[in-house]
Amino acid sequence: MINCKVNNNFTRKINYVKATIKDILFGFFKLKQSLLAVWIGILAFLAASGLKPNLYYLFLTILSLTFTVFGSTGLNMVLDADIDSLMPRTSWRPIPSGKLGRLEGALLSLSLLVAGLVIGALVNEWVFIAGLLGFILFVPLYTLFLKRKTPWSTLICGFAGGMPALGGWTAVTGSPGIEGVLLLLLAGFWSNLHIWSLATYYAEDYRKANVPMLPVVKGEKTGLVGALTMGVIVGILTYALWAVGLIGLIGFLLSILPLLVSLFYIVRGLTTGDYKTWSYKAFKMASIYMAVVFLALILK
Ligand code: HEM
Ligand SMILES: CC(C)=CCC/C(C)=C/CC/C(C)=C/COP(=O)(O)OP(=O)(O)O
Repeated sequence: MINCKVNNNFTRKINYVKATIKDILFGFFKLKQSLLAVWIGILAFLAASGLKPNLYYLFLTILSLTFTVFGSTGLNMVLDADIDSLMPRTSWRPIPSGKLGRLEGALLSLSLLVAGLVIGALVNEWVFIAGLLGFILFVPLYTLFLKRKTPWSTLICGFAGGMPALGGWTAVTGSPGIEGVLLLLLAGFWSNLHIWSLATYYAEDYRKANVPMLPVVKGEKTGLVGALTMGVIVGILTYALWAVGLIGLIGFLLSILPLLVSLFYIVRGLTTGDYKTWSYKAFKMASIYMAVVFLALILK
């Protein structure tokens, strides 16, 4: 009987620890978002090395990107806990739900960030600069300042999302060049297609938390028009990747397809007035585009 109780307590504790780790990975470090950011950095590295990577530097670059992105994301969570506690989409996250303290979260994230930047500097100065710029755009500029003030916050800070690509590329080449800049621009403009379609879907949430995202301040229709504009720019940049030879014809066709579908969904939203349904579909399709276009870099 006593044995049974001890076993039950043990199982309950193990399950609690498992759930907490899962919440920290998905809710504090935004695993899906962070892994996509690291993924595009890895693919940029592989493409720049012509698929003949120096494994030691690849390993260091992956560590640097992972730690820098996770550390910056964690600091964003620490600073945004008040906003997150007001939105149904985010109130379950570890800090608002009380599973992780702000101080613990801050110390863990800061350690990761510093480790990521130091490892980046071991690769070369550009990996360090890309990581540092990613952090500055994401945490002090976006999270602390612009996110609460202006609907245009994501226009500048979306470029944080391009920094892992720049880091991965320059880890091999030692300087950005036209290709590195194109990858940075692509991810930067894509971030706005991504967030303006998502924020149109979650407009009610953002309204509750008083976050001035574009669809909240200017209305859902403008949110989708903004996403459409960004999507067209992303299309032009995808063509530019093909024109400079970064991707081949097959890669161009494979990646332009999900982008066109995403834009079609946005147009459907605008013409039917059912912004919510179509903006979410557009958001999902835009994520597929992002994963595929970077895969296309190594498909040549
Ligand atoms: C201005 C920049 C960005 C903003 C404001 C933004 C915002 C968001 C938000 C609010 C979510 C929903 C999170 C949730 O599930 O609660 C999200 C999800 C996501 N983000 Fe971003 N993001 C940005 C840039 C990026 C970048 C640069 C990447 C990757 C390269 C990225 C990849 C993702 C992925 C993969 C998801 C999960 C999608 C899903 O659940 O299907 N985001 N983003
Ligand atoms: C090198 C480096 C540090 C790169 C960063 C790459 C990256 C993942 C950028 C995302 C930037 C961003 C503004 C996310 C949204 O936060 P949010 O607070 O609007 O999202 P939320 O509402 O879900 O909390």
